[in-house]
Amino acid sequence: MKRYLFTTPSSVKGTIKLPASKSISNRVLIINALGKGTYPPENLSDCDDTKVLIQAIAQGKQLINIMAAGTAMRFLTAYLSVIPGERTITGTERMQQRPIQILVNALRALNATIDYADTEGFPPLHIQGGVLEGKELTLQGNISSQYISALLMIGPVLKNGLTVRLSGEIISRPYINLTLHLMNDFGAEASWTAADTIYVAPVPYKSLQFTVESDWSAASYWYQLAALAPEADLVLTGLFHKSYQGDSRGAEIFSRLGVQTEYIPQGIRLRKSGDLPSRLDEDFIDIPDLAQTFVVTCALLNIPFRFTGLQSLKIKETDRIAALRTELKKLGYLISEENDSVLFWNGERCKPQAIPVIHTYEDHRMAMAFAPAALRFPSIRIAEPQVVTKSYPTYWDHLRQVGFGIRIETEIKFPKQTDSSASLEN
Ligand SMILES: O=C(O)C1=C[C@@H](OP(=O)(O)O)[C@@H](O)[C@H](O)C1
Ligand SMILES: C=C(OP(=O)(O)O)C(=O)O
Repeated sequence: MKRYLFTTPSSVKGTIKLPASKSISNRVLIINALGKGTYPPENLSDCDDTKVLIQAIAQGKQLINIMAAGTAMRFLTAYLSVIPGERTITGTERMQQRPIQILVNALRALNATIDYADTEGFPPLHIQGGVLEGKELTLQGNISSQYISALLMIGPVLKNGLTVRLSGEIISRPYINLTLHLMNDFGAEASWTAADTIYVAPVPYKSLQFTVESDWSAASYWYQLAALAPEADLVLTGLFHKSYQGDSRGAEIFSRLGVQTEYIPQGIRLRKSGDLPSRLDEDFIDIPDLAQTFVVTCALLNIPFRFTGLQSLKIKETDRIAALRTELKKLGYLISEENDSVLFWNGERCKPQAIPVIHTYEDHRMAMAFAPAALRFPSIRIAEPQVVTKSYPTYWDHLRQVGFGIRIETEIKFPKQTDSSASLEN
């Protein structure tokens, strides 16, 4: 097992060229492919989840391995249903445990031919693509918005357009709105017609020169570093105030945790204000990808919290609710869970481990949300740090850039907590 340990700077300063938004990259790729766009999108993310989608679309192979990319899996399932040809799409072991039945049922209701290759309700899928006509559909909005975005994006190529009615609570709504914004930018006509209903007209996509903005979810780890470091002055490039990305709301929440955002021509500048609240209560139903950032930040700042709207966390890269509780316990924080959808902490502590090894569970956000903890826990190790390539391949390089030293440690056989061989990487 590979793991990283760190030396940390007393002040986090520098200009960081964030990765491009993976959510925007993956939508623009699908829209462009459906619209037979003449301009290649610019500044696409170079993360794994975007690379696999680029390959899948460009290579048109019969067997597609989408690895761990949830959006790519869901978006391609809808896309391949309207592209002639027979294909099988699979992914990592975890991907084969992430549900897809709601999307498959909706596509089948549009007459798509999709079969489960292994377990009913889960990838891998056999898809026979063809011409679909489109009609009115009802599907659950409370499991993953990615099913809805996937369907919406094929709406413009369906002969009769598409009406999607959502039942139950609508989770991750900003991601649905991101899809609609981008579709409309590319010439489609798609909008909410009621609080629970979206209509997509059978109006084709147009080609558009498009540059992908930076990733607000990735920005959250820099806010976290600013919040935890004694001093900070960071410029994050390529972010805008009026972003389509729902995770831009992180800026406002961090302003309550003592990190202020200034919008400047090249992006944003983060500085510390020093004021901290006595507790933080927040609903994450719209911003699930920021949950790990705020859970770790609040615990380490000793700010009790109650975070609701976390019901989608169990079916992401790992069960993030369980992973957060297990790993924060190693640092001495006892986080509680309620109804699979709430995490709260009233300050309960236990003895921290002397050498906490944080497991990342093939989840990039576990690695990125726990690495800043090195500022408060110098002995912390992050296991399998390469997981960050899912969304932010240069994360570790960027930490080095602001003064973190990173050593690689390779665990030897039958280790005790202290048995390790360390080599200096930087
Ligand atoms: O559409 C998207 O780009 C995403 C939607 C969200 O998923 P859910 O809708 O499953 O919550 C989010 O967690 C994921 O990282 C990206
Ligand atoms: C949940 C995520 O990704 P996906 O669902 O696309 O695998 C994420 O990036 O946090």
